[in-house]
Amino acid sequence: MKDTIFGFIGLGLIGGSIAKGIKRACPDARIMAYMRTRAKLEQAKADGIVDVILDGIGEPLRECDIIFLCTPVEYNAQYLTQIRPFLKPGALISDVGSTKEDIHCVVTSLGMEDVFVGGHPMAGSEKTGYENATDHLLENAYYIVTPTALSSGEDADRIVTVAKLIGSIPIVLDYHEHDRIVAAISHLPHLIASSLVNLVKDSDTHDELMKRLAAGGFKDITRIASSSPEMWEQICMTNTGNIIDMMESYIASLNQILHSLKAHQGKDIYELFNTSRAYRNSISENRRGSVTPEYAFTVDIVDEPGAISTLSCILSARGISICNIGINHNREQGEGALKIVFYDEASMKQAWAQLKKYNYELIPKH
Ligand SMILES: NC(=O)C1=CN([C@@H]2O[C@H](COP(=O)(O)OP(=O)(O)OC[C@H]3O[C@@H](n4cnc5c(N)ncnc54)[C@H](O)[C@@H]3O)[C@@H](O)[C@H]2O)C=CC1
Ligand SMILES: O=C(O)C(=O)Cc1ccc(O)cc1
Repeated sequence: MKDTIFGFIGLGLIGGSIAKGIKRACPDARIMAYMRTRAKLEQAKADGIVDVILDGIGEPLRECDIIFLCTPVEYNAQYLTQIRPFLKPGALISDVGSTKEDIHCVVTSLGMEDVFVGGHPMAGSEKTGYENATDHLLENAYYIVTPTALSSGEDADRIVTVAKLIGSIPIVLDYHEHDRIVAAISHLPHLIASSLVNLVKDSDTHDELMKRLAAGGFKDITRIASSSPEMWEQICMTNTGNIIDMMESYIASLNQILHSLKAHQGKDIYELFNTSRAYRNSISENRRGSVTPEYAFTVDIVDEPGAISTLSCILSARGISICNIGINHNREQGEGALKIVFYDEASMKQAWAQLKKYNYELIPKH
């Protein structure tokens, strides 16, 4: 990959993270990029991530071996026609869009099936923009690869190789299957989170007590309601059929719950929570994904000034880097619960051993 020239159309959260991941693993790789906000491209050049700033779709793209489309999904599909005249022989186009059937249909209708392999990194966040991109955002996350009917094995392997290079776990999937799956695990949850937030907004008291008192559970399941409206409109408009099917099943299950509540059927409600708890507990947290970062534990610290700095001194003195640290505001783990996230498993284990020596009470993350 060190001689590969990469092109990026869109260099936001995901494009920026892939570009940073490539540069981390392969500093000699050359990266060209275009996006709407010139200032951010200049920042990426100053960071040493982008080698060549593109002013638009044109001649310089002819140098690229792999071009990643990393804008909202409908724009990605629109870029295919514009890029086509500037593809050098052997060049490959990929994308990172959250829906795949739409872009695959456009690829087929343009006769570009031999130069396209789709992709979808299954991680990210509600944040947007190059400024939130990191070289490890997609580490340890599944990266779905969707070849076309005419993709060569070598071309699919090129995207698999990039996914591995940035630390992701590639999985090759049929694009129809991909869209059905993500409707259930990503698209419907985003719609539920946003509609729930709006329900609370519309039901709140005049002095916004609901907003003030909203605690851990509400915040946990609604973080993604802060996602980009532009991006999510396009996702929902390109996977409508699958989302409608899932939403209809979901409404039926809500109606079932409503019925149990009205009939005062405690046993049904118990079963609802019991079944969901067993399934949710069986979902591995050991991967970066949509829920929370992976290598973390909670420390029960005394709630007094200096407690956090003492703890971070202990870790930094051993050269252990902290990826993120924060007070657990939902207090589900008691007063002064401090969640610490590490970059890797080794750092987490080292930190655990170190803090145990100092008799801290540690709570593992399940
Ligand atoms: N946000 C997430 O967690 C994930 C997003 N995706 C997919 O990645 C793609 C990009 O999403 P993010 O990086 O999150 O969004 P973002 O908003 O952080 O970045 C989008 C980038 O595209 C550029 N852009 C937007 N419209 C453009 C246009 N018409 N022409 C040129 N550049 C344009 C923006 O300037 C920005 O650089 C989307 O297709 C999304 O479905 C995939 C996995 C996770
Ligand atoms: O923020 C989160 O938890 C996400 O769910 C991020 C995300 C958004 C879109 C995707 O296609 C994949 C992942």
